Amino acid sequence: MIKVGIVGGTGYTGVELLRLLAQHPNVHVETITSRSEAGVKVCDMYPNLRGHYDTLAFSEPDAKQLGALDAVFFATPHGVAHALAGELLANGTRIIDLSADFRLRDAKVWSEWYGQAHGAPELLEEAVYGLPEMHREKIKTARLIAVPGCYPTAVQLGYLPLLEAGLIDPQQLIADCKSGVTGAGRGAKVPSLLAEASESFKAYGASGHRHLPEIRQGLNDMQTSPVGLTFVPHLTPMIRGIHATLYSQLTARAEDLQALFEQRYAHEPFVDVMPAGSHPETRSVKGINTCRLAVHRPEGSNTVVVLSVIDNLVKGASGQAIQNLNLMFGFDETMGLTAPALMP
Ligand SMILES: NC(=O)C1=CN([C@@H]2O[C@H](COP(=O)(O)OP(=O)(O)OC[C@H]3O[C@@H](n4cnc5c(N)ncnc54)[C@H](OP(=O)(O)O)[C@@H]3O)[C@@H](O)[C@H]2O)C=CC1
Ligand SMILES: CC(=O)N[C@@H](CCC(=O)OP(=O)(O)O)C(=O)O
Repeated sequence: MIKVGIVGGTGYTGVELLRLLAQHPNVHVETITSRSEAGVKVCDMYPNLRGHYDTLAFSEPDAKQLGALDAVFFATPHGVAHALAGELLANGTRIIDLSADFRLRDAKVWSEWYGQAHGAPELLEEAVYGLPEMHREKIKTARLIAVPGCYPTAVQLGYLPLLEAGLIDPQQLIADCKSGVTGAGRGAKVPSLLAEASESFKAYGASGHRHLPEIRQGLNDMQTSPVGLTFVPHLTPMIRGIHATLYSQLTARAEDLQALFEQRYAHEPFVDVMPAGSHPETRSVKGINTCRLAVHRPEGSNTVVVLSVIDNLVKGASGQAIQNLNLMFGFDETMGLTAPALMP
């Protein structure tokens, strides 16, 4: 049994970590922090957790207390993990950061997109990008994991087989993505209000979203020439879920793309390649750590269309964080992550 802490436990990814870890046989949540709710029991704030965490209460973040744990998840806004990571690592505590603090390898690029100086550039070299389908071996021995963003997870898993096989033009990639409103976090914001977000649909960040450099970095790692990517996110009136429609142009002779995807992901516990002709739905991954993919070759064109769906709070954040923890501590990779999706 390992002891873990969660910094930033009142947000949606924090409570999702608690929900999933409640079923994990090898993990005990020792500490959960919130500055605004310190002293409040987690099950009083989140009644879905009653019967699972009846005594655990939020506490102020305390580096000394966190440094006594085996691992700490950061489910905090960008910049918070920068401040605490060095001290925790020095105490031997392993870190799984759900924010973007260590996702970009270049501190200068990070500052440009996140509008602040990078707070721990000295740790970037050892940080491992926590996409197991790409970096499983490095994750096993990592001390510091940067859990990929939600859109980047859906997009990278969809393009991975095609780019690795060198079948598409890396300069002509278009990722048209939709997210549910929990992607914007639990903090009160006007665009997340029911009257603003429901019965409406809009794009945002079309001329540059902070996930663009992260996705570009990941796709560049899959092959040798620099990618040209257009990424347009949209806010859609659902609570959870990401749907990515990924366009690319075939450069090689037509292959059996269905077989390519099935072979690439044959041994991946959390990637499900759907039968030919499928159109995966976001509700089919609600609450689970699976990315469901379908690959299409539309009639009469050279275009490949990949459809990729995840739950932004699970494979897009907290579930993927636990998948990383399982790999880091030598547990079965699927531990705590095997329940089927909710339906409907
Ligand atoms: N929502 C999603 O779908 C996804 C989110 N992420 C990322 O995960 C992280 C958390 O997201 P989400 O759960 O939505 O966030 P929220 O904004 O909903 O929650 C943030 C949490 O962090 C705590 N916090 C805020 N500031 C500080 C601080 N300075 N020091 C310590 N704790 C702090 C808050 O508690 P308090 O202020 O009381 O201390 C709160 O518990 C973000 O970086 C987000 O970008 C990643 C992928 C998907
Ligand atoms: C719908 C919505 O607002 N989504 C968020 C992205 C999700 C997120 O939390 O970003 P990270 O993965 O980088 O942590 C946004 O577009 O800013």
